[in-house]
Amino acid sequence: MDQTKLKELGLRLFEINAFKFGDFKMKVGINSPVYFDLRVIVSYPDVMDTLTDLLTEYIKQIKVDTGVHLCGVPYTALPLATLISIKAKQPMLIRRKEAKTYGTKKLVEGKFNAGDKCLIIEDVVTSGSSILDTVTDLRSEGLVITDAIVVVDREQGGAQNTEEKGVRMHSLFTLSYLLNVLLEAGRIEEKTVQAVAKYIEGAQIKSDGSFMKNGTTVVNELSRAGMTFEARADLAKCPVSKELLKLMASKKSTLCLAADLTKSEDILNLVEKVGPYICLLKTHADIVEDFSENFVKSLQSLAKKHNFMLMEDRKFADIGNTVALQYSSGPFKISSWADLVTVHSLPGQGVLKGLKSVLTDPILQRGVFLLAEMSSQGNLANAQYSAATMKMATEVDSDFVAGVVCQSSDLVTFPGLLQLTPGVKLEGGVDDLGQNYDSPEHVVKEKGADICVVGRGILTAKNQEDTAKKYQERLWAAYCERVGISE
Ligand SMILES: O=c1ccn([C@@H]2O[C@H](COP(=O)(O)O)[C@@H](O)[C@H]2O)c(=O)[nH]1
Repeated sequence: MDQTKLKELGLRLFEINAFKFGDFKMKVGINSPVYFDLRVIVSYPDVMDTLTDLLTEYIKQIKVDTGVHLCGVPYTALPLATLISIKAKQPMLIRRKEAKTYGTKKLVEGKFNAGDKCLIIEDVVTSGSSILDTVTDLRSEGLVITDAIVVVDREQGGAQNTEEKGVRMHSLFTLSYLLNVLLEAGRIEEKTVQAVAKYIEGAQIKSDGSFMKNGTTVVNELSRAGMTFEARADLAKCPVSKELLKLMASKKSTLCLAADLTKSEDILNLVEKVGPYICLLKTHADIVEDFSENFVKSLQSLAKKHNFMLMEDRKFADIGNTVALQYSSGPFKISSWADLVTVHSLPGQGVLKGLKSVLTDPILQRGVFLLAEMSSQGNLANAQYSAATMKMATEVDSDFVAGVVCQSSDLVTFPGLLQLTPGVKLEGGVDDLGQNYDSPEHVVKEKGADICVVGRGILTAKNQEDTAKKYQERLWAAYCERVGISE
């Protein structure tokens, strides 16, 4: 087996988010720090090609008796079995998930005779129950099953469970092998490997879904809200979120100032005062009456002096071509100075592609925050819209998405993504135009915010500097309490 090719494929699977770290609810009811989603590979013909090449070679190499037929476990392994069948010139069978209720009422499609041997193909194995479901149906038709080829064995008991039912499992990758590949390539840290290993050791599962060891309690140490910013920086895929997470940890600040003032001088004076307490300065360039290149330069030098990042809250929401122009051109030339921008997910993936298309200078590292929810009363972002936004944030262009603007603690599960939450005021409440506010503690501990946006809570304060300091301290204390560290 070509180990270089195997390792390259492992890295590519990580790159396309076919496997990821975070907090994922599993079929057996527990939360896992690692998740494989091989359904995405159908969108990457290069991955499909390499994977089926390697699987075909692996089948030859392990000298398993392949029998007459191949059968993929529905659904993810179906295209894999199809491609292997073509490469290996071995006929295929399809097992239906549900028997047809009309016509032939068949469970297994394809030509076969009772007594024929069939090799099972599966994508990811946890307990092995999906393989065994397929085996039961094939055996009920008289087919003989002794072996299964799988892409990834999560090492949670699948091999033992299938062996007990007379099926030997052969895996191209084990979870440990993949973790090692990522570690060697510097994509993850040793502590991530340890957190996953600890989980796997505790979460050994029988084929009926129960734990092998009685009284098992499984702890997921890679749950976003319980992790420190330093640990999360190791997992971030977007370079800007990596930097921002480190900045927040070193500066002990999760405060974003919404500088919603209309004169550049007022903004600069305010930022000079509150700069030491913020990790991010959020602007609305189109409300600044005297916006100029000099204003941008002054903002940039303040950002350098006080160590914070700049985010233009432009909320891009148009087709790719238009947002590309809005980002790079016009009076604001946002892409030349804003480390981050906000983007509505409404137009679909094209909005990210359009923004990314203007970033020709590799030195300028840029990122976006996607809006999944809003803080205003009666906003139209429902659960389906928010879930689709999260899919957009994590599936493609994940090197460009630094975080998500939202109000709920359960949306952002990937620890490398930041949750930015507006609607924060010391005293909570609602404004005359329907803006909802919660206290700093509530927003961090109940709503799961990493970065909290405060505008008028500071802008209208008598002493803006002291107030910004108060927000920074209360937000930081709430974060420390959330992750269980001392301030
Ligand atoms: O859902 C959202 C998204 C963005 N914002 C922006 O945050 C600030 C909040 O200002 P306050 O004065 O603290 O209300 C403002 O710039 C909004 O454009 C938001 O409020 N809600």
